[in-house]
Amino acid sequence: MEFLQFEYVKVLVSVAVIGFLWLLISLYMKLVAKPERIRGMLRKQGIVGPLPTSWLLGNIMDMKKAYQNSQHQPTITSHNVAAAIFPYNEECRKQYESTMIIIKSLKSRVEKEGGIADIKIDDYMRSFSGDVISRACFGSNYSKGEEIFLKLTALQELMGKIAESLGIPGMRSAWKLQKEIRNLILEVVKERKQKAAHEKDLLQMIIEGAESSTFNQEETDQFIVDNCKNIYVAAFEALAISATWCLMLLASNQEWQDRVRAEVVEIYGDRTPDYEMLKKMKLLTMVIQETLRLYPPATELSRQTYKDMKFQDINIPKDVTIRTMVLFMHTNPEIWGADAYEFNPERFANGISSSCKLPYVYMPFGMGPRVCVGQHLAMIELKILLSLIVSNFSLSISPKYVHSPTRRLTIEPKDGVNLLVKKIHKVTNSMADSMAKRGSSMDGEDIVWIEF
Ligand code: HEM
Repeated sequence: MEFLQFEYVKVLVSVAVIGFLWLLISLYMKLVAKPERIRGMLRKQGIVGPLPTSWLLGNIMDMKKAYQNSQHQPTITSHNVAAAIFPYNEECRKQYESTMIIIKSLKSRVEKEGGIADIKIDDYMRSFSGDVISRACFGSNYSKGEEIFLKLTALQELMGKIAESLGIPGMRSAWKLQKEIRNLILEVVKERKQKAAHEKDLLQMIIEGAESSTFNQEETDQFIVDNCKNIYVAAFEALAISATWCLMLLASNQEWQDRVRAEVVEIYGDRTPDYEMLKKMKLLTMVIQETLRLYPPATELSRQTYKDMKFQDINIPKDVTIRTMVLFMHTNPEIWGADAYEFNPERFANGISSSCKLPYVYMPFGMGPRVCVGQHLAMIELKILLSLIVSNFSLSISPKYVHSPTRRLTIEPKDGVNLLVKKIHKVTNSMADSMAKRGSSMDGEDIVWIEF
């Protein structure tokens, strides 16, 4: 009997130990291993997210704290309910917005340097534009997209150097880079084809375009690689350079900087920008249009005749390249008036059609069947980026800046654009209004700032 009892207890203890171990393993699998596996999968696709602050509770306590803080608003200042109810998610959402990454990184740099920093802004603009187009082009695979864009930037720089020195020395590295870029692009394509083709990004459209053609495998690969590279030049470089020139012009024209800032404060208030708000940005649109007039990234557009052609009275034989000199047309005083070389966004106050004698010569995005397919995306990107920058910082030209536009793939500042970037303080809409009316340069403390 005693023996049976002992055996009974032994079985019970064994079951309890096994049960306890099973519980521990299940908890470990559920709370640690599985979330880590999921995080790993997402991380591989470039989705990093906030780091968990507790191994057991993840970010739950942070979420709770953010929620409690958001509940202590003394008065109704806004109807942004989503942000009040899900403050933590709102924070995360903002982190993922390419623009906010740039704003935060500029802010921390400015703070680190005591409130004003001398910053070469080109790389910030490239990083923004690369991030946006990587997402648009490569969808969930955008981290690989960024790798491709970085290699393409290196290739572009190398080709520039080779062209300058007319030499062979860099050719081997250029060839190696070309090969690496091709392999990276084709690797992404292979991964995409293995998965269900549910993505609706630019890469998917290019793949579908290639597959619906009569190309053989080699031609299909070449078509995809060439188009991805084309998007790099068209979307990545052109956008970054346009943003850089816009900021340079705003920094050297304080009056326009003030006016644009006042417009942003009036339209955004304390809300997150949306499409409707962006459409109302009249002054900012005029500034962008004027920047693209003076510094069109594509300074010339070329077409090649593929057969003998007649253009009005002129016979043009096959294989002739016709170059349309955009920059000359954009700055011809006979077309634009005596202030053709000056920065005067006011000329676009009544739209492009009233901006000059021959408005159809204004073609920063090209014209006709090959017009830029990304022009609306580009305008939206520029508006979001510039509006958030001018509403967070005051900009002026750094003594380091040397004005030396140069021709590479686009029209670029030879040694980049250095700006003095200063954090600005919060003021109300009415103060912004009066400052805009005053049209004065804003210095020191009396500057507009809206917090996003
Ligand atoms: C401010 C920024 C931009 C400027 C100034 C610009 C300008 C241009 C110009 C001048 C062309 C050539 C048109 C022609 O040959 O007639 C072009 C083509 C193109 N752009 Fe843009 N672009 C910009 C941004 C973008 C963006 C963000 C995208 C993203 C999708 C994009 C995609 C393209 C593509 C795919 C083409 C080739 C179209 C074709 O050959 O049919 N561009 N762009």
